[in-house]
Amino acid sequence: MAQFMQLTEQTITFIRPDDWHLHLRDGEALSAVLKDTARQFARAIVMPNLKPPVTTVELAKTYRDRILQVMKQQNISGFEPLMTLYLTNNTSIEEVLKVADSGFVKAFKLYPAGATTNSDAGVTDLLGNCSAVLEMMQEKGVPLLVHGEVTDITVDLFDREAVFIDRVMLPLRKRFPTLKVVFEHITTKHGAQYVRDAEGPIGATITPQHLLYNRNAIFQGGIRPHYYCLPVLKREEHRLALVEAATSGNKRFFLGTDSAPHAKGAKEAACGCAGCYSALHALELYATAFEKAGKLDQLEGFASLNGPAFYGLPINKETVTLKRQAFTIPDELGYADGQRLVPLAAGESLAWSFEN
Ligand SMILES: NC(=O)N[C@@H](CC(=O)O)C(=O)O
Ligand SMILES: [Zn+2]
Ligand SMILES: [Zn+2]
Repeated sequence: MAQFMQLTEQTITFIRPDDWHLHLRDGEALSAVLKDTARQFARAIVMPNLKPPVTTVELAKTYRDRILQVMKQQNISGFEPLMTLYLTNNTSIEEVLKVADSGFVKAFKLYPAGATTNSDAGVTDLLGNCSAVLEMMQEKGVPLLVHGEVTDITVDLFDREAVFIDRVMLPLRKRFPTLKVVFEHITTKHGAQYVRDAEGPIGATITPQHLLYNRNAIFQGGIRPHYYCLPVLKREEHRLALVEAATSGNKRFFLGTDSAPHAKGAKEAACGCAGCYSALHALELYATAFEKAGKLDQLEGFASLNGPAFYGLPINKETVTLKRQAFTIPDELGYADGQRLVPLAAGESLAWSFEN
């Protein structure tokens, strides 16, 4: 499976990875976080849940230009943002054709209305409102990226992914069997099993927090908002199923950090925002999870090969190296408007350090 990977006691060298699920935000926040992702990853699928959301190729182009502008200002090179459009009840077939022609917009993102951060403009009834658009996406080979949780408030928060499979994923994929679908940030054994066993073109991203932690992490000695993201961390049996999936060598599973920065004050609040910031140390976190599972040899496939294969893109040419050297995660980082940003697992020490 590995194409290049070189593993020694002290180093891991492998093809430069890509992040297939990332929130870069905009404005000063974008300026604060972009360098972290660009340091480790060659490309990233940039999520469109800005305010207002990125719903057209034209808006994606101007957002991409702002990202490229920050790269220029900060002397960042060797990073390519891959854009996505936010699917709404009003997305037109023409927009799908524009995406297919654009070259730089790679997918549509489905946010069930109200499911997560900035998802108010999301879809209320996928097959009822978007069938013609989905038909054209299937025909043109444009992938649908899915935040897979139902928003029905009568469904327990911890069950919303499993229920989404039955209520949305199965009917969607039955109706559009050759539509490329990515089940984003899976968090349960149900999600992992579904993606492993389903027919047709499907993949899934897995975040570092869902590989490293179970839901106890949110309540360890008190409430810990920096471990709160959506879909929320689940029981240990689910974490184990995700580790098994990510390290199995199955090409359907690939790296997507879902790094989702929110200012410290917006997380440490009476109604705190969902999202973990992992762009700073994503590879160190993933290496820790893979090493704990005794599967470091599977890291390259998950991080660097399976995603490009799914998206039909070339694998990267350069390599990256992690060194066995303790890395203490900073307590805080700078963020927008003089605010602070608390990274995932702040203050903890990891065994691996990113080199270049
Ligand atoms: N994952 C999160 O908890 N938050 C993401 C949105 C998302 O990916 O659902 C965000 O944009 O903050
Ligand atoms: Zn999401
Ligand atoms: Zn996300």
